[in-house]
Amino acid sequence: MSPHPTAVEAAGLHVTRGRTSILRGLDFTVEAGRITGLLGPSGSGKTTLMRAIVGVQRITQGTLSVLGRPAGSAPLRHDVGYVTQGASVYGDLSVEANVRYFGAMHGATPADAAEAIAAVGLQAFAQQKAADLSGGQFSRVSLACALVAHPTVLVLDEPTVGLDPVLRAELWERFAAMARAGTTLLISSHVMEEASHCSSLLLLREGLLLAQLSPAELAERGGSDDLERAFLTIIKAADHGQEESQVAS
Ligand SMILES: Nc1ncnc2c1ncn2[C@@H]1O[C@H](COP(=O)(O)OP(=O)(O)OP(=O)(O)O)[C@@H](O)[C@H]1O
Repeated sequence: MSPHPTAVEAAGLHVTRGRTSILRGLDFTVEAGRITGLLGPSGSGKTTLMRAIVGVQRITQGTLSVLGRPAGSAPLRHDVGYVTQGASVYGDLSVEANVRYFGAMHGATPADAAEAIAAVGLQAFAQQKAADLSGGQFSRVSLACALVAHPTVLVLDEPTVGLDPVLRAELWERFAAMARAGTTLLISSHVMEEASHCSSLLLLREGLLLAQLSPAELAERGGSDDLERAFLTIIKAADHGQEESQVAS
């Protein structure tokens, strides 16, 4: 059993960027050793929430803890991995050199680097300069750089964007295997069919948590097995509710 049944816990979490309130009082928990999906329309605050969890976004109010410590605290540095949309990979270095470089910061061995490269299916490209890879291959280098550190909590911002369906399926299999081995994964996605791979879903809308539920509960609440349709139904119902409360006030 995992020593941390709850990997991430937010209570009354507010984040303001500039003068804008981006996250407006979130309460949720992320279970350890599971895949949690972070879903919401563009601009709803998914990236901001992920940044707060990995500790690069200041919290305005409330609490946010990761593995029982305040998000961003020093002891978490080796425990939390983050793969951003803008890959932080050196284009002039080979795939292997990139992954070894990131690995070295976390005490990983060359064998760990080889394993991470294999995990993202880039063995054949290990000696190739990252700049010479295709877009999908390049983004997988970034993922390998996160995997090589064997993080306890792995936060992935749309990791499957630009990947073909075969690779996408392979990556989800890999994520599921990691979760079975105890890693906690928090994954944002725009592709609703991917939500079915998650144990739990956080639905964000305009900086508020609309719901935390399982894919089966999403289908039930949204009245459709098509998760995209179910999600849209819930979003529309929330919009409608907001309009009604504005009329009432
Ligand atoms: N540095 C910033 N200063 C002020 N507002 C910002 C800043 N960065 C982002 N925002 C705003 O915060 C809101 C949430 O942005 P965020 O990137 O978290 O959304 P998202 O759900 O990840 O969107 P997407 O799916 O398009 O990536 C948006 O309205 C965005 O314009």
